[in-house]
Amino acid sequence: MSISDPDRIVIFDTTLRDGEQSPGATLNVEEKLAIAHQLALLGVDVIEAGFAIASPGDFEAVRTIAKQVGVPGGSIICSLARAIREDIKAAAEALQPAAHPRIHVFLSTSDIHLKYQLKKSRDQVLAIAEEMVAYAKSFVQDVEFSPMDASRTEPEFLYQVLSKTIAAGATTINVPDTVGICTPKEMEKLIQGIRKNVPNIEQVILSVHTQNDLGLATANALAAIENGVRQVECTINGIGERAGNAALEEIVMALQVRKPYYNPYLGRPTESDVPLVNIKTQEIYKTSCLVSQLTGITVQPNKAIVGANAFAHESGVHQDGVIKHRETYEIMDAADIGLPENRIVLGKHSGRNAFRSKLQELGFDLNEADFHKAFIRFKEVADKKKEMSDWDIEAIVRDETQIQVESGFQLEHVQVTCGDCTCPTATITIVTPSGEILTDAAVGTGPVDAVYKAIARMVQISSQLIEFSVQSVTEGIDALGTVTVRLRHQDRIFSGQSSDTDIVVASAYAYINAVNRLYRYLQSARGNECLSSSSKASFT
Ligand SMILES: CC(=O)SCCNC(=O)CCNC(=O)[C@H](O)C(C)(C)COP(=O)(O)OP(=O)(O)OC[C@H]1O[C@@H](n2cnc3c(N)ncnc32)[C@H](O)[C@@H]1OP(=O)(O)O
Ligand SMILES: CC(C)C(=O)C(=O)O
Ligand SMILES: [Mg+2]
Repeated sequence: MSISDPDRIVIFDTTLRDGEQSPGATLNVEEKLAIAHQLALLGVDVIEAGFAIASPGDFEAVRTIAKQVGVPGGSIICSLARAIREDIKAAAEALQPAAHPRIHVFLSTSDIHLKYQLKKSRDQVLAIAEEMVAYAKSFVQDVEFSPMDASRTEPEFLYQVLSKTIAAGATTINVPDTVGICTPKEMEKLIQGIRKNVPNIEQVILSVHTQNDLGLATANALAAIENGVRQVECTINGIGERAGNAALEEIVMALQVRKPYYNPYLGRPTESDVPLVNIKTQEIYKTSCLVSQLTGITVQPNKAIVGANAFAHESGVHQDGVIKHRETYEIMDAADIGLPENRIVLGKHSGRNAFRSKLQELGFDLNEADFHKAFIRFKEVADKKKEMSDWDIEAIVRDETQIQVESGFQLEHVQVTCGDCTCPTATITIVTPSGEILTDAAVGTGPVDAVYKAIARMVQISSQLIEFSVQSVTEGIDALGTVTVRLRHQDRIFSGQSSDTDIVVASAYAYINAVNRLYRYLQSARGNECLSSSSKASFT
């Protein structure tokens, strides 16, 4: 498809120009070149590589991209220029190596800009616009003109400027909603007004450039398409001046997902299969990551299409639906934007079906009783943790399905006080094998030591703590910690393990597990009577 084909939408990417105007996003020549190569792979029609007059670095970036990315048959390479001869000359020079160069001349047309910024009359602006478009045309065939702040420009004056700049040689007329003030209905009116009142408008490609100050940039770009616009200006991840620009990925995926809806606006039958854009959507995610990494502007998790949560499902009802049939809650396939797969995020809102499916994926084959125990525990832990990783799940399953001592001590409550100006104290309640409820408190060198002293005093089984270790099995501050305890009794070793987000609690359970193994051994070795008379607590 050629760019002059009115049957499709031209994607003009301005990540390297308007996108770079995001505070703090400055890119060097190598970084811009890397992004430009990726944009070419993505298949954008026009790469606005920079603003050549802005700095020697930007001049160099435009020139390098023109040379290395602007190959015959490849993307058009564009530079921005004010309606000033020096700007246009610099743009032309920088673009000189490009096979398909475009100069993008802009000049404000709204009264507020004319009065306060340019300090020029409408007649002066009209004359400058015409003259500078003609000047740009003396360097390149492909000239784009933007009446800056078009959406706040008096319509009759806007029509006049556009008519004159087309006559002067502009090949694309871009209508900027520079301050992002338009609503989609107003955008519709603006475009319809231009198409009706600019007599030569059909000679050029009509374009929009929508800023996102009210969060309406994508909606406005799509409204413009519905009204005959055939080029949209956008950026990867929606970055750009102030609140940014329309996001390329949102426009492209809206056109793809809602193709039957948009087809008639491009004069095609609803069911037409011909692509509406030239974009290889499978490159979207990779491009988004590269831009985020090089500009340092992170993508918000709930960002449409490329946010970390865009293909993640957290709640049980949704997870159940997606597991049964993906399209119950997904309007596009993660693979379409280059993501390997969607994500089922296990958390407090997950249900049994999602949990079972995760266990199968992790290779666990639990019987119903173990599954039930593991699920109950999963919910308890999920209440404390934001997200449950595979490691969390594995730790829970190991913990809940380990061979439990049937008769033994049960831990009821663990409470500790500690800090830099208090003596670490633990208050513990346990239930003994005979059903007696005991509570005791102890102080120790730290909270775990205090917990172990209190438990040892109540269980009254002599043993020596020979190993205590804590391992963070998952990542992050809310990670699950697994505590392993080994106790020596005479010449035998008894171990216990437990995992929890609270390592003091995990320590208490791990200790009780080890004690119960020892208790069961003593029970079978000596019989119950012998056990109760001979055991005496000793804790090291
Ligand atoms: C909506 C947009 O995104 S527009 C693009 C904005 N992008 C940028 O500005 C990024 C790069 N900019 C720059 O590096 C600098 O601003 C430069 C090199 C372009 C100009 O720098 P300076 O010459 O120091 O001018 P400065 O930025 O202070 O002021 C802008 C001048 O350009 C004039 N101007 C603004 N837009 C235009 C235009 N489209 N055509 C002609 N003149 C313009 C202003 O009236 C002002 O002129 P004045 O100095 O006579 O008052
Ligand atoms: C240069 C123009 C197109 C621009 O970025 C704007 O008006 O927002
Ligand atoms: Mg802009």
